[in-house]
Amino acid sequence: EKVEITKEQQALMKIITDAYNRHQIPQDVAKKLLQDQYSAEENFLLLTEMATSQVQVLVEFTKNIPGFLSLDREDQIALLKGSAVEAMFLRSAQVFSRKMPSGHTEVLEERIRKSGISEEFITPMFNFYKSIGELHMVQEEQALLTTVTILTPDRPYVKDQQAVERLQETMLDVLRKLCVLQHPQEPQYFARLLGRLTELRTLSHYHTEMLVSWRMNDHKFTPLLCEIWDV
Ligand SMILES: CC(C)c1onc(-c2c(Cl)cccc2Cl)c1COc1ccc2c(ccn2Cc2cccc(C(=O)O)c2)c1
Repeated sequence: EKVEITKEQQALMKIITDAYNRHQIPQDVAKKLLQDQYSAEENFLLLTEMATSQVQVLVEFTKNIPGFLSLDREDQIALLKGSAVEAMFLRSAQVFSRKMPSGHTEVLEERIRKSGISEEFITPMFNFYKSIGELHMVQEEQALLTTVTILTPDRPYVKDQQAVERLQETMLDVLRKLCVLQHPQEPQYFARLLGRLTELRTLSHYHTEMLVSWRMNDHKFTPLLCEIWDV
């Protein structure tokens, strides 16, 4: 049957996409990528600064998701803590696949590869970046996919899962229609997008191990990262 995005869904998509595009890492942080040294120590510090800035960007973005601030306050925190790593993997994947000014991408890749992350995590991480790049998502799809990830009902400590599920379903419906309209030749495109969310969960488990090994090598994180990642 003919797929049609309603007026309300159009408005919802605009709010989320504008919020997604409005919040970016401050240029001075992104610019630092090109300066400074390349030691594992220096790379770790730079990436820590970027992760901290990215969490602040994420919190601001989340506040713009219609309905999010009406959720139980503790559930809002549980959703943010539970989705931060996945949202940041998505964001960094999207930055790798298009946004960065040329030259930044290689530098960023270099710094991630040389920041004390073991090879067993680097490989799946860059495979993920490649698989996201191959999807050629439009910005509305990127913003909605991040929103769907944040609104995952079964995160630890979420009390009112139904309320989160209702919000997520609203977003999934818009994303499904958008995929059909944006990729008419690829009826499976929406399913492929959701398959990436499963890959994100695996990366999130790897990330927990990355944090443990950084801790064991006495790497310090910022207070905000300690709070959101319980390290
Ligand atoms: C604490 C730190 C060492 C860390 O722990 N895990 C990860 C970590 C890693 Cl190593 C990979 C993926 C996710 C996380 Cl949390 C990181 C580094 O985190 C980031 C965070 C953001 C990243 C990157 C890489 C790119 N971006 C996004 C980006 C860069 C430049 C501009 C913009 C923008 O929005 O304008 C966004 C790394």
